[in-house]
Amino acid sequence: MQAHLVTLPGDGIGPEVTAAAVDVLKHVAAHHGHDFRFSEHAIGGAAIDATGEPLPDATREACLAADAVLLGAVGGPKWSDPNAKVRPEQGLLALRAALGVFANLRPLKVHPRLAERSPLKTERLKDVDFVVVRELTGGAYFGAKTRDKERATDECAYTVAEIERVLRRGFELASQRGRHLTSVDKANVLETSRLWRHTAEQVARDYPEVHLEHQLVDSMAMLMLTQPSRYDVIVTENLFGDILTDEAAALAGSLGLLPSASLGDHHGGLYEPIHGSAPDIAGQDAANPLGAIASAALLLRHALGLEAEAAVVEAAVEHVVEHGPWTRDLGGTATTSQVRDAVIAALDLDEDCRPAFLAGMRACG
Ligand SMILES: NC(=O)C1=CN([C@@H]2O[C@H](COP(=O)(O)OP(=O)(O)OC[C@H]3O[C@@H](n4cnc5c(N)ncnc54)[C@H](O)[C@@H]3O)[C@@H](O)[C@H]2O)C=CC1
Ligand SMILES: CC(C)CC(=O)C(=O)O
Ligand SMILES: [Mg+2]
Repeated sequence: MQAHLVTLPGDGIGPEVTAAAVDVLKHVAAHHGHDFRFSEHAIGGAAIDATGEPLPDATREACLAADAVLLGAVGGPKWSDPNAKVRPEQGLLALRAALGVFANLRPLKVHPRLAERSPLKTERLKDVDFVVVRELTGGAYFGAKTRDKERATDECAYTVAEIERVLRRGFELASQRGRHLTSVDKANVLETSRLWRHTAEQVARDYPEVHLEHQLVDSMAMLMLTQPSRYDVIVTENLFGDILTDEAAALAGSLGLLPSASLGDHHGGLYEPIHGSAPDIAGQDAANPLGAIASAALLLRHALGLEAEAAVVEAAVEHVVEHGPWTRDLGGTATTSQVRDAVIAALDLDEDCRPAFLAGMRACG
């Protein structure tokens, strides 16, 4: 298969983890007879430094024309002055809007080796296997903003159409998985959440096989840690999904492990680890690349339809989680490059040599 993939390394550890994921994709392409063409473009702080814009036109156009986009992360202290006119994060938000990727899938499974080490002993973490579907192009991140010396506002607005399309993604996923959908809102306080809840009830009529439950976001923040194996598909708005998934990363063992796929109706999608640019460890070859590599696996599956290749990459990631080497965030001493090399070595192992962990994994989108 031929594919044109745009890479957006971004800032901080973004270039380090993206390079590792690209090396894995090149290895997959070479071994499976695919012709992947990569082109790298600037976004975020790096793009501000180079052009003054966080999403230069050339980057937007290249992403729109690509079969899929692989992103590292944007942002950092250099560009975080509260009075700055342009910010790296604006570039990422504008890209998500331009690509129309309204559904951000963030799958989470807890590897037994990491469950053993977890301080969260309240439940059998090894049974945890859920996907958060986060609305990605609406809500407070995209509403009108104002600020003067005394007052600031961020409008949070949702239309029924925006809510419905992301809920449908959630219901469809739930009907392929455990047939349980948790819609998270703050309907006791927010009008947007009341509209969200009403819309969920309407959409649920088309998916009678899926059990719908509603959960308020504040109690959900607690339940996700105390009863995580109850959940199958969780659908929520942009801000709540951003916060809940970083919290969920504590279940998995590190923020550096979690991948994401941002999908819409008209583009192959945007693939990125859920973490940020981690300025505290940038430039040290210390970042965990597994979330970025697992995002590349989601790209193979969702953008290119290469299910077997995606499964091989996911199995290689699981092999490395099982046997090491581990980066510092998991309690190890390995570098980013050593973990990348271990994943590439595991790609070539016989299936029999890989852990059985993935065999029982439910579809993740
Ligand atoms: N998608 C994106 O581009 C995102 C960008 N950001 C930006 O990143 C910058 C830093 O934000 P933070 O709040 O510090 O969040 P962060 O996710 O960058 O880091 C939080 C903590 O997790 C650690 N961490 C994150 N990824 C890791 C990895 N792959 N391996 C090992 N450790 C890892 C970091 O070292 C840090 O201690 C900010 O400018 C923020 O706006 C934050 C989240 C998402
Ligand atoms: C615009 C991003 C920095 C928001 C974020 O934290 C994320 O998408 O995970
Ligand atoms: Mg986030």
